[in-house]
Amino acid sequence: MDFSDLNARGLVLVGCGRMGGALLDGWLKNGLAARAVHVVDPNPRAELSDLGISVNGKLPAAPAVLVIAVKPQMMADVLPRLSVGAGTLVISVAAGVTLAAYEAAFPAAPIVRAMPNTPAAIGQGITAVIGNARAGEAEMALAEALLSAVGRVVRLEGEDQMDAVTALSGSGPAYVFHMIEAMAAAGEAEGLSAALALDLARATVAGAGALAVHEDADPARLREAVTSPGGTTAAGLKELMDPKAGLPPLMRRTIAAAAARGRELGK
Ligand SMILES: NC(=O)C1=CN([C@@H]2O[C@H](COP(=O)(O)OP(=O)(O)OC[C@H]3O[C@@H](n4cnc5c(N)ncnc54)[C@H](OP(=O)(O)O)[C@@H]3O)[C@@H](O)[C@H]2O)C=CC1
Ligand SMILES: O=C(O)[C@@H]1CCC=N1
Repeated sequence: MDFSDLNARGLVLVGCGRMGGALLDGWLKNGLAARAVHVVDPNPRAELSDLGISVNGKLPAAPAVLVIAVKPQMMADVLPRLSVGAGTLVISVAAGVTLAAYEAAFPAAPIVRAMPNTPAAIGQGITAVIGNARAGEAEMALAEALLSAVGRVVRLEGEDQMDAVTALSGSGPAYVFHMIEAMAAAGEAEGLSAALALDLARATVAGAGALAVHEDADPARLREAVTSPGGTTAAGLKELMDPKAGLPPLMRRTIAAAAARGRELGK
């Protein structure tokens, strides 16, 4: 992406923790100038100032972009302290908090709600975006270009999809990391050392994920290609795919609980 307008007018990042920090790392790697970045965070990473980023300093009156990456619970404290006009694109990555809440704080501004995920830290995130009425094609394109620096971007049809997206792809990396933990623990229970079990589980999830993207095939077909009739995989999948006690109902409950929490955070 061409960062020249951002480098001239500035980007303000409020909240530079795990998600804000991952996004910032991606943007800096892709051409955002450190001198154009203004971070607001009570406990900023030490290296931000060393890079030449302004930390908790005076903010530009009309930055090109204001990115909000604080926890939803902090929003009531944070939003009243910020002020931008029609010329600044506001992008928030917070779960749950609605466009209407940002519109109350920034009535003139174009606003985009975005839901990234932490693989953004290595350029492999996926981010869903939805804009308010003031976010026209130019602002949506700017948000998409910025977020494309850290992975793929999909545009949603309506804000009502955002809690489900958050529950699936925003929180999803944690489910996959837990699957690695659970596979490793099960391998250990079958007699493998902890180190070997973790190595095998991690490489298997990474390889299967890469194959799923590379082949772009129906994942059911990839599963079937592993499953020899009467073999070991079929025996394992009989447990995992059990419609009552297996992964499908468990994943249904998992994503429903996360989406319900998103809806609560938005109230
Ligand atoms: N982590 C994830 O995988 C994802 C997170 N998100 C969203 O990103 C947002 C941030 O989450 P995450 O990065 O995980 O959380 P973190 O706690 O890692 O980051 C939030 C940062 O905001 C700082 N902060 C606290 N109060 C203020 C304030 N008043 N002004 C400025 N900064 C402040 C925190 O500092 P301190 O730690 O000192 O309180 C922290 O550095 C959330 O809204 C979450 O919903 C979205 C997608 C994925
Ligand atoms: O757990 C959370 O609330 C945030 C949103 C998606 C991922 N982390």
